[in-house]
Amino acid sequence: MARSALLSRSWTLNWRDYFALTKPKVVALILLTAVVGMFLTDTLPTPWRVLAATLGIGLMAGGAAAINHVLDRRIDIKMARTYHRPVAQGRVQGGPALAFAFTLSGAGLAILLLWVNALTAWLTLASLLGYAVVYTVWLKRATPQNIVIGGLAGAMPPLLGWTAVTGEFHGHALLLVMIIFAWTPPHFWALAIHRRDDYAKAEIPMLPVTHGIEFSKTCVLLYTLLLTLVCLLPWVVGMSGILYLVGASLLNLRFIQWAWRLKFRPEPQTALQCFRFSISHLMWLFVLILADHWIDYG
Ligand code: HEM
Ligand SMILES: CC(C)=CCC/C(C)=C/CC/C(C)=C/COP(=O)(O)OP(=O)(O)O
Repeated sequence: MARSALLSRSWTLNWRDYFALTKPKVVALILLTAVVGMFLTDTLPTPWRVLAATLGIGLMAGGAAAINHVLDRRIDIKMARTYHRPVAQGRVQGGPALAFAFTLSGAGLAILLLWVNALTAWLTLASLLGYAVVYTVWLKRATPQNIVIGGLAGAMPPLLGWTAVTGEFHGHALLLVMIIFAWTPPHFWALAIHRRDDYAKAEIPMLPVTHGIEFSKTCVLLYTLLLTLVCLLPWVVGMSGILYLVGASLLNLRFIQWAWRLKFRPEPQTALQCFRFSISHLMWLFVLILADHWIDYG
């Protein structure tokens, strides 16, 4: 009895560890942006296509995150924020973690190839390799522009959603990619400012380590201004209407306010609050662009 209780407890713990490898909250937001991409096209997707594409992209994004856990285990153990991670701690060994990652990624690729389309499958694989290999293995350790360049992989999901439904590229989908691309630097650098000493200890050349906190705060502020301009484009090209314009502008004003506060009136928690706001910002922005699209068609 005691042994079976112990076994079931260790399985529960292990299950949680494997789930954590997929960075579920990040993948959840990635999937939201992908699903919005699916519904912004002129074609109403079938429920089956939405399900298959979401599952395929989600499995591959989760697989990419698990590969990142394995490749970064020596960095993760040095940083307070990531110290507790399953592979860094040895609760999940590298081999099984990689097997898990390849199983998820392989299943995701197969689903996209079989039930969605080849364009989406290969673009998703390119995003996976962009994050798990190009960013994690090379850029992250090589240059303070790591997350700017690597951010392209994380910015792809709305395009993946779009191609999943239409099978082709469209300028509107590329605008959505540009929004996430411009959002990533303030999203990440706000956190990196808060965790600067962690990154310095792990010898990762993040911007606040290589160029200092003040310069990084200026970059956060400038990128929020750039993001504001990029967010206007869907309205400028007639893709979105007034609801989007007003809502996006309010969200961006709030983001600029956080970035301004971070630069000119910082308190100990301002960088972390700015980072947290970035996540709500992107989530509401995509909800808004979808709501605006539906109202337009209503
Ligand atoms: C290269 C691009 C990116 C970098 C370097 C980056 C970096 C980070 C880091 C370091 C964290 C903290 C994770 C933790 O505390 O465990 C984080 C959290 C988060 N990121 Fe990003 N991110 C990127 C792109 C994205 C994208 C594209 C999305 C979604 C569309 C996203 C959504 C999130 C969310 C939802 C969280 C909160 C996770 C949680 O609370 O557990 N990130 N990001
Ligand atoms: C297939 C597909 C759409 C792939 C998407 C790729 C993906 C999961 C992007 C998320 C980006 C992310 C969480 C970066 C964290 O940086 P980090 O790894 O340096 O952060 P850490 O220190 O928290 O590990």
